[in-house]
Amino acid sequence: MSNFANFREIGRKIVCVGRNYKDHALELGNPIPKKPMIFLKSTNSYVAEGNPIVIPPGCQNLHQEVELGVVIGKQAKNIKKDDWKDYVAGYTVALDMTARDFQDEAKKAGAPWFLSKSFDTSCPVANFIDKSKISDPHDLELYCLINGQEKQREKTNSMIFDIPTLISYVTQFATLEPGDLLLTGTPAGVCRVQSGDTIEFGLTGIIDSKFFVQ
Ligand SMILES: CC(=O)CC(=O)C(=O)O
Ligand SMILES: [Mg+2]
Repeated sequence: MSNFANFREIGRKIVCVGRNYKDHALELGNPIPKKPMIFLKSTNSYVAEGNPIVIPPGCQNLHQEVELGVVIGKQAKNIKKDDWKDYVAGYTVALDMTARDFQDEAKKAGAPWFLSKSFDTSCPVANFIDKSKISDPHDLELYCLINGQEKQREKTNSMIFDIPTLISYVTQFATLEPGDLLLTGTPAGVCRVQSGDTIEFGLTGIIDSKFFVQ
């Protein structure tokens, strides 16, 4: 398995889970899902620390969504829940940046979320953390501050669908490849970010990351 020292190896494809924290589903007036809700961000959405987040043209309501990322280490197809750990190389933390106004418009029209979720720089990703450094990924704390003000803080054990369920579910439909990033959904506290804002986020006591909105 690669150690993914080079960030470009991560995020080969970015598979995202939506509405995986009850309080976040409720804060946006969305139903609690009965099965995982999956969408994709393209590779061009990936951005590493030191590079800005660029607001897509016409967007008036860009939101941050801090999420635990699972980095896949081995090709995975039809994986049984009990075997999930064999397919994980490690973890990271990322922002699923969302043009909420574009998404609201798409939801009303029954149209795809591509422009709201997959514009360039819509996936700021922190460094890779080898799985040996994290004994239980369901016992981590996500946090996110905007301009020093806390907006999101939640334990990963609040996920509706845990990581074994997500890997097992997704790989029934689509093969996961080494370097693919599985974003596991955001907790409550998403809000509008604007040009000039600083977004600090991470996993408490494990990793911190900082990005600027251009
Ligand atoms: C409503 C959303 O944008 C779903 C999503 O991405 C999430 O993390 O939840
Ligand atoms: Mg999200």
